[in-house]
Amino acid sequence: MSKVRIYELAKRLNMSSKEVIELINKEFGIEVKNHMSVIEGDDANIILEFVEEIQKKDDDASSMDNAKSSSKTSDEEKNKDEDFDELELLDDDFKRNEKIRKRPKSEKPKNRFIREGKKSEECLEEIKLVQIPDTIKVGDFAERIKKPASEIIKKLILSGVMASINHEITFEVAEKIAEQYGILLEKEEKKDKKEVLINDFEDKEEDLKPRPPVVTVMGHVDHGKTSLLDCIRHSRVTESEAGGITQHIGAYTVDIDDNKIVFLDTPGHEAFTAMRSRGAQATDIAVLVVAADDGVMPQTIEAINHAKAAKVPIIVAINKIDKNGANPDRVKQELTEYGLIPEDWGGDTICVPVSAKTKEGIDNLLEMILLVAEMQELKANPDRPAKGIIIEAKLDKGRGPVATVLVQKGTLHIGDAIVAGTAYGKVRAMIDDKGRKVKSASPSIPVEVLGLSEVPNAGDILYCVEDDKKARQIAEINQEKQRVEYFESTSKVSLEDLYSQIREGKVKELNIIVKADVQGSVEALKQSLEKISNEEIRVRVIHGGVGAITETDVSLASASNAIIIGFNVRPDSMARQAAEREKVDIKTYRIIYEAIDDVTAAMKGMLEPEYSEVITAKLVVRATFKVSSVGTIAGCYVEEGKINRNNDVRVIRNGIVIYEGKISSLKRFKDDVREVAAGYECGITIERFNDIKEGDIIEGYTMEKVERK
Ligand SMILES: Nc1nc2c(ncn2[C@@H]2O[C@H](COP(=O)(O)OP(=O)(O)OP(=O)(O)O)[C@@H](O)[C@H]2O)c(=O)[nH]1
Repeated sequence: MSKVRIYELAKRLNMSSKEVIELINKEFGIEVKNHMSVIEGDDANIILEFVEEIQKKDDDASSMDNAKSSSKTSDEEKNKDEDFDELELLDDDFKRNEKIRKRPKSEKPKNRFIREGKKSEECLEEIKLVQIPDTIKVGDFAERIKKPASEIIKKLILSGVMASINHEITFEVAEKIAEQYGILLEKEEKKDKKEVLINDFEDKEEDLKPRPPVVTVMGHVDHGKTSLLDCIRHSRVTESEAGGITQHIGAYTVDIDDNKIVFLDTPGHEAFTAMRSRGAQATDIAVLVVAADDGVMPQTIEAINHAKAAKVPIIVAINKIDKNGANPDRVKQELTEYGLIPEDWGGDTICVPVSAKTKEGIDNLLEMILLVAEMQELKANPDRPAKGIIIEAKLDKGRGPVATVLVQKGTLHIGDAIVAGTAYGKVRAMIDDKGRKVKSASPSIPVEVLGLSEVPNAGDILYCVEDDKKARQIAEINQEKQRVEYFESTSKVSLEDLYSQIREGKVKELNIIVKADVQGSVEALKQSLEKISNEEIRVRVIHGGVGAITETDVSLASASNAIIIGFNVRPDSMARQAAEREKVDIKTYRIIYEAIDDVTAAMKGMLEPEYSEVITAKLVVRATFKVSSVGTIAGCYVEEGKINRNNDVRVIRNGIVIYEGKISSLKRFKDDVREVAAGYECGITIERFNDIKEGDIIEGYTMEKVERK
């Protein structure tokens, strides 16, 4: 074991014992009594290494004395060997550093408080806590722990790390040095690299200025959305601009006296779902178009639920009031069933009777939009780097990637370095909704932007950053993130892992979309499901409707982190693909209480069924043949997958399941076959089922065991 006496050190350093005692107290925090005191173990090792380092430096400093010192060194070496024969000295720096590096953790020199045997409570008072990042420059580290950099460098050298003031050291290395000062280090919370590059700061209240409202028009098919938008657009465009109005950029601005309103021209639900699933919100106000002669219809309800889920105020435009059968009061009455109580009936929903045909009520509708906008106090800071949202984007043959951007904060200028998702570049040109080239775009103003490296996605956030290099770096980070998200499952809720998500505090509300074959079942499911809320989790049916599960249902589920429960209905292929892509959990049932039981069990982490259905094939019935001995044969075309003789099958008509059972025969021409792949025709008969019709869909499936999380 290493051992050294104070007077021996004094001799080597050519110092007095008193000076040595002071030095080792200051440098290493070791207190010794007098020149006869002995230092042992790791402490001795460290001090000897320190002494050697000082001697080496002294040697280097005086090149004149080189010859002399080398002869002296050999003499001293001899003396040293005699003086320190008990010490395990190593021959050269390399070996010494190796030894330090390899020293097991348990042997590391303890900090001075522990070494001196102070009680832990006393230590706590003296120990300082300093935060540093994963890696830090020596100079910055010295500054943070308020010690001279030269001292840190010396200590680093002693612990085998050759570093200058600008070298980066790891947290672990810094921790060892800090320990010697009785300082505890803590890792600084990591800031997302992207956040650092983007610098999306909160604006000060005094920098905010009013901005125009952004409106989305939604409603049931044929209720007049397009007519209403066209009517507003044409009636508000001046003659000089008339040539430009054919320009379609996905959004446009209308001027009302000194005010502007921006209308999004994308399909209403997309404006909500696609964008909201990316955490972005483009719309401030939803205008719900309801035809006065038709009333509230399934897509009207869907639109209400979308707007409600996005917490966007709704203005109802009761359209087609010029028509004979128009009955605005009936519309109002129906709206109350969905929580929209008209103002004139004591509620707070503004309802405006309009006609897109005669233009009656249009000015009133625009005024109401401005009124609601005013109440919302829509504001943004125009004097900061721009942040916007991609409304739509396409690849134009002549112009390359073209993106319609709705600026949300700041002002976008020609020449700005920008990034949106994985696309980046410089704003080469900007064109407004009237087809005019513009140099800048302020908050709420939609513009077409040219100059991006690729076509971004609708809903991607566009940031203006310092320079092209940063824009590219962020795009690369986004690309990596996209890749990781693709491979890792997202945190979307599913019945299977609901319990663990509740436990981890990730889910406080279970959002459900209910689709069923008849309205009665939708209501029954809705009520029963909402009743099973408990203290930990609230069950909320955010949308219910009749008919097959569609892609729109999946996008709403994805945007609202909901699961979809289908009762006697199935997802169509587009919905299934979307659900797979967006990782939305769809569960289908044929018995109501099974759905309730499953959700109840999932909430308690006791989900019973350990089998999950895997769809193997989708067949379309192209013709039917009645054969008295076997019943009805369905002549089918396999559209997707592969149908196997042993698969279970279900017959679907207009999105509704009408029968589930087994295949009794599967033939190609006259031969019995085991399976038929996509792209081929086949003949199928189903056990105990003859009511098959042309146009029906036959779905093949198997039940596979799933691992519970
Ligand atoms: N009489 C009358 N007809 C209208 C009015 N508004 C729209 N229509 C007619 O209703 C039909 C449907 O109008 P659209 O504007 O295409 O309806 P939409 O909601 O955009 O329909 P989709 O785009 O298919 O969802 C058209 O024939 C219009 O001419 C109105 O105020 N009065």
